[in-house]
Amino acid sequence: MRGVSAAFAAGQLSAVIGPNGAGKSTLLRALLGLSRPERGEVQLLGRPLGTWSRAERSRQLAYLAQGEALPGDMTVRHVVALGRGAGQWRFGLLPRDPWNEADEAAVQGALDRTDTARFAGRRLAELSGGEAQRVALARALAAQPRFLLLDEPTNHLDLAYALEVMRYLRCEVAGGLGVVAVLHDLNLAARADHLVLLAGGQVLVSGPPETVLTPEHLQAAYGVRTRVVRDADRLLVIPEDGL
Ligand SMILES: Nc1ncnc2c1ncn2[C@@H]1O[C@H](COP(=O)(O)OP(=O)(O)OP(=O)(O)O)[C@@H](O)[C@H]1O
Repeated sequence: MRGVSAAFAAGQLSAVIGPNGAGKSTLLRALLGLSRPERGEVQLLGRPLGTWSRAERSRQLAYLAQGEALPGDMTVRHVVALGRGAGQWRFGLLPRDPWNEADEAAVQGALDRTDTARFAGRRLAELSGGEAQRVALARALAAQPRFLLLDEPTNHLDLAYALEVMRYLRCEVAGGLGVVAVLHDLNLAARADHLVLLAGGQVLVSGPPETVLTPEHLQAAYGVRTRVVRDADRLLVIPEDGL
């Protein structure tokens, strides 16, 4: 990636879009501090990311990776509770000890807001892909981060589940969370507040959907002719591919 400049605000739903290999996941990883840029700097709340301790950083930033494998033999409630342990579950550790009422409330809140409470006692392996994705979202929300970064959260989800995930994210954004989601579906991305269109490791354009989703920009990024139409209050991207 070269010369990338982008800003993401709390209380906003931002989407990073662009063709395969454009650098979307790389940007997300840099924002999370999982990879360090050779040049330039990532700042979190005006402070260089490198000056935040790991623990401080993980209280601010939660990450939902692409196709993350969650432990299938655990119950949904347990998996969500691990969200309070700042990622320790990866190493097979139990959630943070001592467990307190604030932890319990955060877990219950995340279960309720993702509509996963009703199967909280089931094992993850017994869920559909869409349900499991909602549990993954609940685990990230249980950490009560300021920003949630998601890599293709609607991948493999059917239309209803994809819209549902977007609806949950919308609710969290209304509550002040900053969401940065890598999305491939441009018609879902059209529902974001802010878009960053990457191509070839650079920001082609960023701004509100009306500014970014134009046939010219999409042709330049994807090499595909499109028609962009307004339907009620949202934009629709229609590929003009002759199929
Ligand atoms: N660890 C790495 N080392 C070297 N090159 C990498 C590494 N990870 C990714 N790349 C390369 O960087 C480019 C951007 O990859 P990235 O995964 O960020 O793209 P993306 O936009 O998320 O793509 P996709 O939509 O296919 O997931 C690609 O050309 C990829 O091959």
